[in-house]
Amino acid sequence: MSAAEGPLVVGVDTSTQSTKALVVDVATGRVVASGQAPHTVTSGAGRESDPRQWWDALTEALRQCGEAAHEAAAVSIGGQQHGLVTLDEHGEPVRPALLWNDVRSAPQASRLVEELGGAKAWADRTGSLPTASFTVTKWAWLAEHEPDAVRATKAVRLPHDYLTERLTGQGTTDRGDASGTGWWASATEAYDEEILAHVGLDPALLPRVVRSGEVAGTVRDGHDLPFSKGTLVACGTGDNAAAALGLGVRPGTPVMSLGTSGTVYAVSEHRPADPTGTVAGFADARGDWLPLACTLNCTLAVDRVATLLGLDREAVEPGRGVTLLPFLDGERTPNLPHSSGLLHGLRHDTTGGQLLQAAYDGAVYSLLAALDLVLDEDADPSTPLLLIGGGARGSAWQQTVRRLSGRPVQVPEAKELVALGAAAQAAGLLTGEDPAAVARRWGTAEGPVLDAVERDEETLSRLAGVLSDAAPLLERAPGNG
Ligand SMILES: Nc1ncnc2c1ncn2[C@@H]1O[C@H](COP(=O)(O)OP(=O)(O)O)[C@@H](O)[C@H]1O
Ligand SMILES: O=C(CO)[C@@H](O)[C@H](O)COP(=O)(O)O
Repeated sequence: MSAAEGPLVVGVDTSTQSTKALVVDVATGRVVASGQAPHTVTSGAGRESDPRQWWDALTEALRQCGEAAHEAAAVSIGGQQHGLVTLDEHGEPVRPALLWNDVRSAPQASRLVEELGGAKAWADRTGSLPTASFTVTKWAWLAEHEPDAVRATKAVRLPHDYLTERLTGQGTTDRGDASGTGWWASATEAYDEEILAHVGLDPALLPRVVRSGEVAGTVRDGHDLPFSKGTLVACGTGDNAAAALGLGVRPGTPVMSLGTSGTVYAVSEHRPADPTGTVAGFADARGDWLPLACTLNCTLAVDRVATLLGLDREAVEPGRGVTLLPFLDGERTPNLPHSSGLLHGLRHDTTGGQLLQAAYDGAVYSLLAALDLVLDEDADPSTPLLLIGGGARGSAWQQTVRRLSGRPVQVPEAKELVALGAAAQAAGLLTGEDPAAVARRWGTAEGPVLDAVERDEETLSRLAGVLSDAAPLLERAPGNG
């Protein structure tokens, strides 16, 4: 491997299933070294992870990067959004983090919407209608179910904040990830003291929101990571905002990410405020906005269906008539937190491959239903949809998105767009460039374009029909007559 041309930076993606680290050459965008280590997430009623595992995974991922990580001049961390990390006076977790896909706080979400002025008021104020994914609903759930944990909490952080703070010793966050809490007002770009007071959270427990381009801190002494003391640390951001940076997208280009979560989003200069709650009005990591729709059931749900059928994930077969809504974890888009998977249209001649294809269709449908809503009205429909995340590597995912969207689909060759976005943010600290411009200079979005095919309207309307007809079933938990 040839020597780097420019300084090196480290970009990290601490996502739901694993932490990935890249060492990147600032001059060329070449990935000089990489590492990855898994996390565990609880199953059953909730979805929780021990934040200390994220730190251990970061240590391991950086160890795999070898010598190159030692040379990094700056580092930045992107991470799964929304997770509630509660720390005691020593900075130790009071309890495991409640993750974005934990739906136990659905009753608190509905209650908060009602108590604070209704859907439109929330959208106008915070840009979003809080669902069970939002941090504010998790805090309200904790206050109700574990008041001792709330009393012991001396700092509240998001997943990427937790790791950044362990690097720098300072409690910081950024506008992108703050916008997914439900207690950050997008209208004023500040913490919303009324919402915080309503849920009994002291603003002093929250991190400082660092501006884009500002240094969050420097690496402190006394840990086992391969960074030198004084290495610059950027503010980091939520994983979707980081991927938007990593692709260098401009308004009008839609992105679909297929990972543990499915997301569809675009950068916009207009502050979103969707009172239906389909689109979350997130901020991006620069100074624009990131209207986004997110599903809870994506690659893991489809892989689970493949496993149940005893099929490889690519063993799909075309077929009409069978519909599978893969809501194995409940769902967020549409907002059906208590729902479960639903199968309709099964016949004697339905094959396993057709059932598997139906699972892909069901997972992609909800994301595509939100596609036009995240794009500005004047967006050009012939602009390719950028397909990223682990699922984007799979042919069945690519072909399903292509058929159900009717759009050209571009699959960037770069694999870890979240970590690359974090690396671009770290690079921006060194060069003074806009991180999105850094990513464009690196050519991170480049990759083959699959031409548009005719949109499969029949499948789309069948899915819409089943979703609507099955509404009463999907609104309640299985077995809860
Ligand atoms: N070649 C592939 N084809 C289809 N799916 C894949 C492939 N490789 C990985 N995946 C899926 O990608 C998922 C991980 O994606 P990733 O974006 O890394 O997730 P996250 O960031 O949520 O942890 C896994 O659940 C796996 O099902
Ligand atoms: O909740 C959201 C977005 O609002 C999710 O997209 C999380 O940010 C988790 O991301 P992955 O682990 O699937 O990348």
